Amino acid sequence: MTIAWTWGDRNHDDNTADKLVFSPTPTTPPVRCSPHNNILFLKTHKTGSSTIANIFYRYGDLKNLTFALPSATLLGWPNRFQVYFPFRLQDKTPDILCNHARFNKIPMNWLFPKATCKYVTILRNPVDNFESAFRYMNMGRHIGIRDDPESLKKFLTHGISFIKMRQKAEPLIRNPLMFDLGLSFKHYQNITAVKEYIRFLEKEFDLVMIMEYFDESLVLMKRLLCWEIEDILYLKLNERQDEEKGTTLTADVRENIKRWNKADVLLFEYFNQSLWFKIESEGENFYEELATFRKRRRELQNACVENETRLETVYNGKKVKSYSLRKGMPKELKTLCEKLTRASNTYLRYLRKKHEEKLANELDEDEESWNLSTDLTHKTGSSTMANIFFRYGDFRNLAFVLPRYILFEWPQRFQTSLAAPLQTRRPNILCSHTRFNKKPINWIFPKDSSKYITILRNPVDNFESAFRYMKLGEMFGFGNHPNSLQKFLENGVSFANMLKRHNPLVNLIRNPLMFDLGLSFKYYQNFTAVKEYIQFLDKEFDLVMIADYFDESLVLMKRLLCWEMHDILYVKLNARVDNETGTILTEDVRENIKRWNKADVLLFEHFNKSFWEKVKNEGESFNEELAAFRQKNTAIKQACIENKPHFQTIYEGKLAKGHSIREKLPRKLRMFCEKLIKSEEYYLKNLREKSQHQRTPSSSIDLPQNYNEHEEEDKKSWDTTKELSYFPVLTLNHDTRETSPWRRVGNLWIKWGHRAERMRKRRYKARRRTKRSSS
Ligand SMILES: Nc1ncnc2c1ncn2[C@@H]1O[C@H](COP(=O)(O)OS(=O)(=O)O)[C@@H](OP(=O)(O)O)[C@H]1O
Repeated sequence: MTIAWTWGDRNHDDNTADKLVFSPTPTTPPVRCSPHNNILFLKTHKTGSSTIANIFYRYGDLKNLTFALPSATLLGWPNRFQVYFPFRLQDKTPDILCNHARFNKIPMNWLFPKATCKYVTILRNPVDNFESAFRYMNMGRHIGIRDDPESLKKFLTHGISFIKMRQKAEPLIRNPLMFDLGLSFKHYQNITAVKEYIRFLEKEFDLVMIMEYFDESLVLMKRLLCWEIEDILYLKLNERQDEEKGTTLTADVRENIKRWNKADVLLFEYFNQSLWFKIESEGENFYEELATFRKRRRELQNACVENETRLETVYNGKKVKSYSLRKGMPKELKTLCEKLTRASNTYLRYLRKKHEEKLANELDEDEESWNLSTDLTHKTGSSTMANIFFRYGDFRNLAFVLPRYILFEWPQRFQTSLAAPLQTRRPNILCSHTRFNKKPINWIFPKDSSKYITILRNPVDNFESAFRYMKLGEMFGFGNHPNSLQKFLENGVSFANMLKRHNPLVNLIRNPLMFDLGLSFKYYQNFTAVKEYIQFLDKEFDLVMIADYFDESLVLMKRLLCWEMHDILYVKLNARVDNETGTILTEDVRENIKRWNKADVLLFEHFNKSFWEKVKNEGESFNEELAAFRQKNTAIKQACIENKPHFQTIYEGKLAKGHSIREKLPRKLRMFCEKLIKSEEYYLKNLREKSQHQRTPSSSIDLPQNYNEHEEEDKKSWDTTKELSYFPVLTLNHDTRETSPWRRVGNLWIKWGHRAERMRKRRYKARRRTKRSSS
C-alpha cells in the first residue's frame, strides 16, 4: 500500500504542512517478498496494543480482509480464546485477529494456521505495565484503596491475598502479561514452569514486540510481514492524561511490583533480549529504515493533528488523550487522519457493519452462482457407508465432525456452527447426513488434504424408496400403500404448494439427490443450471459412488483412500422389509418419476458414466480385487450373522431388516461383527462420549510439560490453590526475608508487629472486661 499526497497548491495556514511532500516512492530497497495478510496479534493490556490494533484495522480495512471481531470489545477475554468467540464469522476464514483475547494455542492455531499465519504480540516493562493497569482499572478498590497516586504503594504494602483478589474477578491483578498470554495463575510461582512457558511462547510467536522500543518493534514487524512503511504509520492512542500517570514510583514500589509480578519480569527480560538479537541480525539498514519511518511518522502527525491534545472518556470514566484533526486537509489525507485517530470502539462498530454487509452480499452471490454444496445422500445405502466410516475412524481414534444436535440440522445447508464444538483438533471424517455447502465444508476439510466422496442411486429406485420410507404419500393425502406413489404422480403435483408444508422431509419430494448435494430448488427446471451444477460437483468430489454398484464403488473407494480390504467389509444396513419393497413400478410410473426428478436423472447419468470410466481406468486388477472382496465379504457375513430374520424399528415405527450375531464367536471376531452391524445412532452416541474424554496427544500440540492448557481456572479451584506468597519490601537494602515484619497467617500475609500488638491489646481489654463484670 502506498499513499501519496501533495498539497503545494492548496490554501493551508500551516507552514510545516504546506512544505510537506509525502513521497510515494519507498526508500527501502525493493521488496522481494509478498505482504502477509494473515496475522494473529495477541493484544495484551496496557502495552500500546490499541495503537497497534489501529494499524491492523487500517491495513485490513484497506485490503478488505476478514477480521475475527469481538461482538463488543473483547474476544471472550478473560476466558481463554475459543473458535466460536468471533462475531458472526460464519464460514469465513479470518485473516486478522487483533482484539483482546486470551491466548489459547489450539483454537487459535485452528483459525489461524501456523503455516500461513504470523503470530505477533507486544510486551511492556512489567513495572510500568502493572502501574498502568492498576491505575487504569482502579484495582485497589477491591480492598478499599481509593484511586490516587499512592494507591499502588498502599496496595503493595497492604499484605495482598492473591486468592481474594482473584475472587474479585480481577484477572490482571498479577502478571497481567502472562495472564493475557495464557499462563494459568497456578504456575505464577513455579519458576521452572514459567520459564518453560516462555520457551513455549517463543515457538508460538513470530515476533514479540516491546513497547519501550515501539518504533524499532514496528519496523521489525513491517519486515516480518513484508509490508510498506506507510502501513505501520501511527499516532499514539490510549495515553493517560499526564496527571494520572504522574506517579513517580519509588525504588521500593518498583521492587515490590517486580516481586509481585515475577512471571512477567522473566517474560519481559527474555523477550526484550530476543528483540535486540533480532534487531542486530537485521543489519545496518535497519537503522536507516527506522530513521525514515520516524521522519514520516512525524510528518504525518504534523499534517494530521493540532499540537494540543483533547481528552476522551474511555473506560470507567477514565480519560485518555485524543487528538483534534487539522482543518482543511485534502480528502484523502483527511480520511487517513480520521482513521489514524479513530477510537477502537468506533472502528470496531464500523468493521462489524462492513463485515455484515460482506456476509449479506456473499450470501446473495452464492444463491446466484451456486450455493456450492454433502456427503451422504438419503436412501442411497448411505447408512451402510456411514458404518464403514465410523468403524474405520473409531478404531483409529480419528476425530469426527459430529452434529451438534441431529443430522446437522438437515435440511439446512451445512454450517460449522451446526457441528459439535470442534475446538481440540482438526477433524478427520464427516460422514453424517448433511446438506452440501462448499465453503464451510472446504474450510474444515481443505481440498488439498481431504477426499470428498458421496453416493448416488438410480433416481427411480431412490425416489420410490424415499417416498415410501418417509411416508411422503401420507403427507400429501395419498396414503402409504404400494400404489400411493402412482396416485401422487398422476394427480398433477404442485411443487410450490408442497414446499409450503412445514415438515422438513418435504424437501425430498423432488430431486432428493440434488437437494442433498446442495442445489437450490429454484434451479430444478433450469437444465442449463442443473448441468452447470453437475460440472461443479464433478470438480468438488473425488469419488461419486453408485449404490447400484455398491461393491464396485467400495473397491474404487478403497483404492482412492489407500485402505485395506477389511476396512470396506460391510453388511447391508437399513434395508426395508420385503413387503415394503414390493412396489412394482410400471413403465409409466418409472417414466413419471424420471420427469418429476429430471435434475436427479441428469446427475445420475453423468456420474454413472464417469464411474464406469474410473473403473475402466483401474485396469484388469480391479475385477480380480472385486472378486476377492466379494468372496471375503460373503465369508465374513456368514461367519458373523445368524441366518434368521430379525427386524428393528428405525424411523417413525418403520421396520428395517436387522441382523443378529451368531453365538459363541471368538472374542475378536465377535467384536468385529458387533461393530459391523451397529447403527449410526450407536456410533454417534459413542463417539460423542469418546470425544468428550479425548485429549489431543501432547506430542502433537507442543505445549510445555508442566502446563495443561485445557485446565480451566474455574472459581472452585481458586479456593483449593494455596496462597501464592509475596514478600513486600518496606524499605530497600533490607534482606526482607530475614527482617521483614510480614508473617504468613493462614492465607494472609500480615505485618506481624502491628497485628500482634493489636491482638495483645485486644486480649488484654477483653480480660479486663470479663474481670470487671465478674467482680
Ligand atoms: N506508541 C506508543 N509508544 C509508547 N506508549 C504507547 C504508545 N501507544 C500507546 N502507548 C501507551 O500504552 C498504554 C495503553 O495501552 P493499550 O492501548 O494496550 O491499553 S488497553 O489495554 O488497550 O486499554 C498507555 O500507557 P499509559 O499511559 O501508561 O497507561 C499509552 O500511553
